[in-house]
Amino acid sequence: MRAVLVGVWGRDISKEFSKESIKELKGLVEAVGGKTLGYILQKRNFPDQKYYIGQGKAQEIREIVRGTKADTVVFDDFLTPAQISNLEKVINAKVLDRTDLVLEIFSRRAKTKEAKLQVELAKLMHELPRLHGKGKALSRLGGGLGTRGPGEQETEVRKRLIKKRIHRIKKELEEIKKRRREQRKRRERSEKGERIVRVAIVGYTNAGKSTLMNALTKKDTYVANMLFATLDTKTSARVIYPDFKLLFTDTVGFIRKLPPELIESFKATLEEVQEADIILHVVDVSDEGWLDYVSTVNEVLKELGAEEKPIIYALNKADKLVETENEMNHLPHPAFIEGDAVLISAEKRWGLGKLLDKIVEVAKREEVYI
Ligand SMILES: Nc1nc2c(ncn2[C@@H]2O[C@H](COP(=O)(O)OP(=O)(O)OP(=O)(O)O)[C@@H](O)[C@H]2O)c(=O)[nH]1
Ligand SMILES: [Mg+2]
Repeated sequence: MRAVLVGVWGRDISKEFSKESIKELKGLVEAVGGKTLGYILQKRNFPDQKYYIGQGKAQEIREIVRGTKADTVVFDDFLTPAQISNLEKVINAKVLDRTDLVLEIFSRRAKTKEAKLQVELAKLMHELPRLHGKGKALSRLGGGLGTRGPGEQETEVRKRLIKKRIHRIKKELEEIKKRRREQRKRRERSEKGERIVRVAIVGYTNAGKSTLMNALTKKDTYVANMLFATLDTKTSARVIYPDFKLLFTDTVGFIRKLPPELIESFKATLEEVQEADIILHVVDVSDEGWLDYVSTVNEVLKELGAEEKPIIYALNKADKLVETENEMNHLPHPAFIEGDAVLISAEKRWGLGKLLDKIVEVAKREEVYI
């Protein structure tokens, strides 16, 4: 994929924010093995119904596509099926939106049966409202583009098949969920005599959640410098004090403008977040946009109904800001973070003792243990 990216700013979105978002979109393009040739930002207070951007701008993009030999134009937002199809006509290249990319990444990364089912469900939910007689919505990244859409009758058949499949997947997921719940109960019951604190590690994608999980529990969860390396939640344990046991869970990363279908699908996986006693929110403080990431993650936590739980911020990758652990310890507490926060470097294993102390302190203070 040779892509040109398009973003919009104006009204509620600052130019800086929009640029940050485009930078991330570039990461998403790379995650599906594509290359970004350049990007275009347009100032617009409201999206155009027909083209999302202005029609003049769309024609300009067509020239850029021709000049750079791009084959794809990626919009940094959700587009309607009509907008996509109108844009493709004007621009004369494949048009994708953020949802298409994220769904594609998820479907490539899903490893376990559950994750695979969840991604399939999200894809089908995404596809269903987009099926029209003349639609060409199927596997938009799969090369089948430009082919003529199915007829009215085929569409109806396809719709019925999708609904049936959705029903089936939901049932299967429900069974997996039930089994997991029972396993969890058994696991927790066997920990008699100790107070257990369930800690869910959450955060923006690539923040270092799995690295921290490994550092804390000496397990080896997959770590990689790419978006959405982890798609399955895994629990691991570590004993801290004789009468305290911390159970850590690694989770799938969050991202801004997460397709709603995915939130829906991954809610089940994120059930561990809903059941956690403490949320450990990992933040990459070496990234300029980290405060925006924090609010994005907190919004998703709200979606999951977990915003009332005690949150501890693990301000990670401090090794990119200072040279030594000692220097890190002399950094001021970031005033804009209200509440419990600890500076760490998961990779260098700095500050992990303090972080564990903090978890126990919060658990005692909030009396959140079983
Ligand atoms: N310099 C530095 N790099 C880190 C640190 N922690 C993690 N990383 C790097 O950040 C990248 C992402 O780490 P992961 O642990 O996979 O991040 P994650 O939050 O689990 O990411 P997803 O599963 O993709 O959401 C990897 O390249 C890590 O090596 C740290 O403390 N310092
Ligand atoms: Mg991970």
